[in-house]
Amino acid sequence: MTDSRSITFDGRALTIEDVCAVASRDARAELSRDPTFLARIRRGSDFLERLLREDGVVYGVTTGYGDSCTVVIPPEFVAELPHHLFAYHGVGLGRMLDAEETRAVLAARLQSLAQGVSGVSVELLDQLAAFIEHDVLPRIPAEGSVGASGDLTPLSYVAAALCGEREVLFRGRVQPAAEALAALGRAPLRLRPKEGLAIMNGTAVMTALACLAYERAEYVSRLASRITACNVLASAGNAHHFDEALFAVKPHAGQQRVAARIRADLAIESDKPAARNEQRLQDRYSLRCAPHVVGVLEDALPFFRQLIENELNSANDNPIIDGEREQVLHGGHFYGGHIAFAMDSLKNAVANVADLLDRQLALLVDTRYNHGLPANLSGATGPRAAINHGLKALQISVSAWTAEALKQTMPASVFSRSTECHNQDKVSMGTIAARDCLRVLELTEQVCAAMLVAARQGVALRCAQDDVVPGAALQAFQADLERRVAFVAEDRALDTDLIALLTAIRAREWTLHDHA
Ligand SMILES: N[C@@H](Cc1ccc(O)cc1)C(=O)O
Repeated sequence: MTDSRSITFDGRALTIEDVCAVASRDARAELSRDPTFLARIRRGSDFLERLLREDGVVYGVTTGYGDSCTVVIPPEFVAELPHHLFAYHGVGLGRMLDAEETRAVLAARLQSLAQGVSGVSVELLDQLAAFIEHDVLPRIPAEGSVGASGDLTPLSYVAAALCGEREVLFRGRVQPAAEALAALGRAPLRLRPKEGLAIMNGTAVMTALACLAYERAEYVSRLASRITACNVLASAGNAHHFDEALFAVKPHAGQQRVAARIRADLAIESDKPAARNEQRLQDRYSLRCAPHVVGVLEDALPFFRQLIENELNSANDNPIIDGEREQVLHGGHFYGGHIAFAMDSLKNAVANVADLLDRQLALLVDTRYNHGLPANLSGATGPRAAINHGLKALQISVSAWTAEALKQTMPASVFSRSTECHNQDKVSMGTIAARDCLRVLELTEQVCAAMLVAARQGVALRCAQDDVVPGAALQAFQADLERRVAFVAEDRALDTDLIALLTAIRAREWTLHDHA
């Protein structure tokens, strides 16, 4: 833990940043001990128990699951049923979620159950909270959820681990969940009648991944604005494409914000008329329309935040157990359509930013478009220039990463298909969309890392060549980049630099613009 921030799970709304802080262990998670909160949780599970004693029919409690809801479960088997739910859903494949993702999943599930309408016991919430507190991380395979009976299959690994089954990552070692629980002196959970469904029949995996994706996308948006400013400077572009008066007449707030960031970086003062570059009236679109491309992402983010946080702060399982009004409400709140849409759209907006940057780099390395900089931004001079190829391969790699990012933008949600004997005849595919989105972000961050190498090189070359003095923000940024990456005077492998920059991007090491 890097600070002592603590996030309380008491049914009140959490933010994306709260989930991300728990995921990165920058904050600890605490289950509220407030008596009103605990009483509310107990009312739900007490009501459910009373209902069972009085012989009520509750889906998934006294019936089989899904399409099998017409199967009546004899009372002597009711207690075993939830364990069957996670047992037969142990069919996940693909990569394992990483530690950060897994913590985010646990937090998202705890937050949903803490709404107090899932009919679970305080003991279950305690066990989940203990997993977060002690960093007991169920091994969760990423694939196998259609995202509309919730994330049944991946969440079965959470349910199983809480009960001391399957595997967890604990204290740096993959081990049986039972061993980790024993080490902590905690008993495995014995699920009560509705608790299997409560853990598994919800959207926690896609919502968790969406929170992580959102935070990364927000940073990419700021970084892309900064990189654009560097490229305008390096290619002696026309800084007045970002003029305040120009953007005042197109009132997309996010687009205006991006233009303002680029303007600030280029130290353009609105009251001063264009002083530079009248010889070239208009730059190519990848520079001139950068606010219009990054602005789409910037303008869409608040909407995505709303969708993601509403899902995060929702009861998203089935059935809903209203202990106050003593009602069982059968519905479909496990349907992750909002997250699916947010992630399908976010990956599109982010991939467009990768594409924009790829085009900027294509201009910057090309002597036909870079206004006097050396070919491939090579720093070699004299006869040795002949054998030096500078950033040629880096630019090719950016093309490859961009193409791969763009390829991932096919919406997942449109691939809904009827499954589970047509009970689930329309599904969200939100988890696939969220995984795609994370992959697009990974590739776009790689593009950004490469762009930083190019910016560092391009700005240095321009400043040396034309006696340009960057404004304060870019000067400081350039100085920082120069400390991280040596000038490419002779050809060399750049992979180590790229990895270091990628790590810095993921850690959001640069405070960019109006970012807190
Ligand atoms: N999500 C389904 C329940 C379900 C659970 C497990 C399954 O294997 C299938 C369906 C419902 O509430 O209707």
